[in-house]
Amino acid sequence: MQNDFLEQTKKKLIISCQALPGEPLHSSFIMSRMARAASMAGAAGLRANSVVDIQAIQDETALPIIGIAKVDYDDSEVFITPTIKEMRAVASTGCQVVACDVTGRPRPHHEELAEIVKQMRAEFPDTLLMADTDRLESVEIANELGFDMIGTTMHGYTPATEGLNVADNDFEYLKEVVDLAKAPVIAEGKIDSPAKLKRCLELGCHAVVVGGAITRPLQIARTFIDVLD
Ligand SMILES: CC(=O)N[C@H](C=O)[C@@H](O)[C@H](O)[C@H](O)COP(=O)(O)O
Repeated sequence: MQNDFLEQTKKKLIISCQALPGEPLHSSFIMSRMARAASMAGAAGLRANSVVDIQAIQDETALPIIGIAKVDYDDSEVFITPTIKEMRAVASTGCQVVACDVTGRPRPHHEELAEIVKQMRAEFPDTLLMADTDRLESVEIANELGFDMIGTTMHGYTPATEGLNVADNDFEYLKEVVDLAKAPVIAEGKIDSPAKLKRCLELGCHAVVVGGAITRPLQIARTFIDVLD
């Protein structure tokens, strides 16, 4: 497999099409139609959760995909593609990129991230690996382990970064990530306007992932409802 994900997504928009159990649009069929809309609009890539959603989307569009599998385990707070089992399952779909949590927190069953990366490189040499990081220490881990792309996905979603938003102070944190990262940076998480997308690219990001602001109608509707008395 020739993997030209980075060429295809350079300075472009990647749209995340995700709906978890409990969300109103939780359905692989609906996610595939979201992906169709994203493709028609001109997105360069997609991000999707779970093997079934990825497969449904692959049937619908030819866009390259960042695949993840969100799974909760009792013995760990890590939930984005947390173990080698999910990493293998996602990569087996043939998606171009597999993303996983890189926050320095203990993984389920005491699995070590370094071992997971080593195993993935051996079994899926053509699959790119994206680090979903939360802070600069995590970016350093991603650098050391040789991830192919570094995302800001978990910034604001871990105890260490609670309450933070990647857009704070004109993307002050993102600028530091771009300086520190040894791999292309993907801005992801709460990028909720076209102006923010443009700013992230101006600041040196390789690409931007936008999710909820495009594909989560419940979240979008609430922004309208919230301004009412
Ligand atoms: C923290 C976490 O679980 N983030 C997830 C990662 O895949 C998704 O729920 C987000 O929708 C995605 O990162 C895109 O971000 P936003 O929807 O804010 O544009």
